[in-house]
Amino acid sequence: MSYSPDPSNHPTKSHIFQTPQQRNLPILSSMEEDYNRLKELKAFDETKAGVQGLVESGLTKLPRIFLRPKDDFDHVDPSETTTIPAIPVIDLTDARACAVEAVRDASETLGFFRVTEHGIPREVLDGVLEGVRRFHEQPREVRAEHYTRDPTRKVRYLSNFDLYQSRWTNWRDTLFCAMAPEPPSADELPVACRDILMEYSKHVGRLGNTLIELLAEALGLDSNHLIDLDCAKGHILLSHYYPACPESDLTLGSTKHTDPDFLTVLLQDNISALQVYHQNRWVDVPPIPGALVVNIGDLLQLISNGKLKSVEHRVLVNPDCSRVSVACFFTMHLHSSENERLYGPIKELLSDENPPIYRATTAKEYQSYHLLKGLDGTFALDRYRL
Ligand SMILES: O=C(O)CCC(=O)C(=O)O
Ligand SMILES: [Fe+2]
Repeated sequence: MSYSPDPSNHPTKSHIFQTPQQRNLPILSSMEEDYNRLKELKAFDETKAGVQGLVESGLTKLPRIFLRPKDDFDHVDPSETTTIPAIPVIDLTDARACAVEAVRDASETLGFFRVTEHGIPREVLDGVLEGVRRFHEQPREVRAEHYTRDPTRKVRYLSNFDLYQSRWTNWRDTLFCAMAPEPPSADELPVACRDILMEYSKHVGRLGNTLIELLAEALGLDSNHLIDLDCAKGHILLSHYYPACPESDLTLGSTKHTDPDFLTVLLQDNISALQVYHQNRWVDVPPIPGALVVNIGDLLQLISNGKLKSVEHRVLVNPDCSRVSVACFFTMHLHSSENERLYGPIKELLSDENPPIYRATTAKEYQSYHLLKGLDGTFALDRYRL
């Protein structure tokens, strides 16, 4: 099925902040508007070819579903005098005490850091990025075989997990693979990247354990404490593809959000597009060849009783080139049988001066809520505040 957005729906760039009256468009009731949007979303979804499918069909203007509404633009005050911090780089072969301190500093403030000397060979990192690109750039009918929104499936290719909930659509397609603790069978994984995803999963799983141990020590706990809570037991690989975007200033690759997991390890190619929100500023996270980006997820913020910070981030798109990234979410698959464990603030971290600020939840409940809510710019963890 081909997708042809209604060109009359497409405002020119200078028009996006205008009302329908100013734009000379028929004034629709909100129900009619919603209906048209739903129709366009369905037509897009049914192509099973993602945003890349639109680009392949030669699209030069953004369909209306991708337009970022005016009220989504963040207030960033250019006159602010705070210096923009660089995202720290931590060498994991440094002395343990130095690494723990650096991890603590970064996790309590920016919520993001980068790691080098992490033990994953460069050929594996390059191989994953190539494999993921191969998947997203192969003939559309081959990748369409994997396209599904069935949340029980361990492997699924789709564009925008929250396509039907969000106010606007991100310029991004994703191959979702729940790899641990129960990996999918080899034939569920797409041929284009099967072997390399399985190999990367083993390496990144080990790195996740190391990082979770460092974070436990950073919290002043025994190094096994978070491992024993199964924080690094499960992981999901989200292999993203951000096609080159003809009108890159009218949309985003990802709306600002925090991650609904314990921890994320992100492999990005050489295009700088990821930004972290810090003190009313967007801070770039430029790629360093061979390094990985690490960020604290909502569930670690919850169990550390707010000490470790899950910080908002977003992804820009590029007019000239596509970008590939692979986010490894340390958490259980929503439909894993091991997803019922209750997580609340860790008792050893609490005191009279530091009472619990969050109520306990299961990873399953938290992820279901995140899935339902979608990337709407609000902080899911606020719902769990006491
Ligand atoms: O692609 C990126 O740089 C970030 C992806 C991300 O934030 C996510 O998967 O949650
Ligand atoms: Fe994220």
